[in-house]
Amino acid sequence: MPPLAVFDLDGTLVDSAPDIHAALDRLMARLDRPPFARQEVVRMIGDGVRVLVERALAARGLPFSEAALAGFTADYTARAAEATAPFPGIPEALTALAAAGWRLAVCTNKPVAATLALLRGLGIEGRFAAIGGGDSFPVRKPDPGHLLGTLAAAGGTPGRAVMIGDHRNDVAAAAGAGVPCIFAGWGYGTPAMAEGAAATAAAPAALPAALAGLRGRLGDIGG
Ligand SMILES: O=C(O)COP(=O)(O)O
Ligand SMILES: [Mg+2]
Repeated sequence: MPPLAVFDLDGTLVDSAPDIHAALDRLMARLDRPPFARQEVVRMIGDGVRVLVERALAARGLPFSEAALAGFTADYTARAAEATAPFPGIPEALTALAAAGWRLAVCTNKPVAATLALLRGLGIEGRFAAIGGGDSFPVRKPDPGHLLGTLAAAGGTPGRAVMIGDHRNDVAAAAGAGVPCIFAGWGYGTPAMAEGAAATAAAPAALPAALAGLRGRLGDIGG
């Protein structure tokens, strides 16, 4: 069975902040509120769409509403791949990992419909053996059940997997599942969020070597 590299999506595989930002600003425009700065939006990402919309509404003095959440989700899902692209070096890193024998999967708190729309829009959906979205399982990151469910769907096991993510939720889910985590230093997180990770990769180009370095620690994986 090949080892499995499980990737977070927002801030790890793709720079999705521009489309999340644009959709939040369209929501704010519908609610007669001013737009956000990119850094404000980046700080709101990582706990799924409900929490994202809660934070955005709260930042503008508005109470949470299911209608705002539904409106944001439909709009974002339809336009998730307009300004979003893989981080530089990600396509090459995925190709190198696959060539080195890694199977690839995605474990993201983004709802699965928007995740599939985005990955299809970018033409990279076919690279992943499984895609676990924020609503694919009863729990989501930081609950390890989200990672364990994604692992199982990809035909992997915790003893033969590595998680790569940019948020404390990724590190926590990996720790709970008994999976080593590489912190994506190019993403939306802060350096403090890397606490508990096995290593930090400064750029996607560092991933093949970082994962190769962990491979010897993974269960019964051969060369
Ligand atoms: O949807 C989010 O808030 C974050 O998504 P991620 O888990 O891919 O970083
Ligand atoms: Mg992320």
